[in-house]
Amino acid sequence: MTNMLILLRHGQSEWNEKNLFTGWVDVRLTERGRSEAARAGALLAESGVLPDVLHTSVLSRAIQTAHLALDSADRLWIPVRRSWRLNERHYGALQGLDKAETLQQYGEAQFMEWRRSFDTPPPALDDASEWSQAADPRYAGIDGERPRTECLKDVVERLVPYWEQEILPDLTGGSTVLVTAHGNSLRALVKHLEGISDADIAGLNIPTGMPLVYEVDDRGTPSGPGRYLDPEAAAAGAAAVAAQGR
Ligand SMILES: O=C(O)[C@H](O)COP(=O)(O)O
Repeated sequence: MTNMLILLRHGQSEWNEKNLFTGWVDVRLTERGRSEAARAGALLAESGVLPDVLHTSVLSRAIQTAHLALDSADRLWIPVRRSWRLNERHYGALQGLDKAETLQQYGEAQFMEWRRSFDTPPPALDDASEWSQAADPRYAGIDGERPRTECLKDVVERLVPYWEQEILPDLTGGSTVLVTAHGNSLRALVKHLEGISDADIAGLNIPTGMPLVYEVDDRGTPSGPGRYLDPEAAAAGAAAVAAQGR
């Protein structure tokens, strides 16, 4: 049996607009982000890919995106699961920094190593920083696992168990699953789904607000690469993400 999986990065956030490293900082959508999310839902409705269950991160921008998309698709009523395991990569001490200034200060090689290498995390964020989540009640139950920085490898390691234990059973149970998450948590999931190498994943950028659809078999293997419902807009959006900081 084939099962439908939809991956959706949140719409433009306030810090995407300001060009700041965000990670686990809980910023909201901009007006443009809200319309991207609503359009994503309209695309789902037009294509007849209607979610039966939603999995989101615990960050507001992904939750807002899901709500707006499901509203346009008239599916606000579906069951919802939320997990920190779908959160954006924790960007460590880069959280709150301007991407262009960081590029200028540290140079292209270091900037890209932090943004796109598979296994080099940025320096850890101090718990006393204003951008730390140390006192955030939503992470109270995961203290041993709450990161202070993460590379993409760390994200794969915390996300794949959630994929296997929580998302896959919904899919194989016959539900069309919508996952609303983030640029790097979705890069981690796409890497796992498509078997992309540690080196090649550096070249993959996920645009904001663009539904990416997979047909997945009962073992969780996709029938082919993901398909954007609006490929042209998705390519332009991915190019804009790749160019951030420049
Ligand atoms: O956390 C962030 O800053 C963005 O959501 C993703 O940023 P990146 O494309 O620079 O990794």
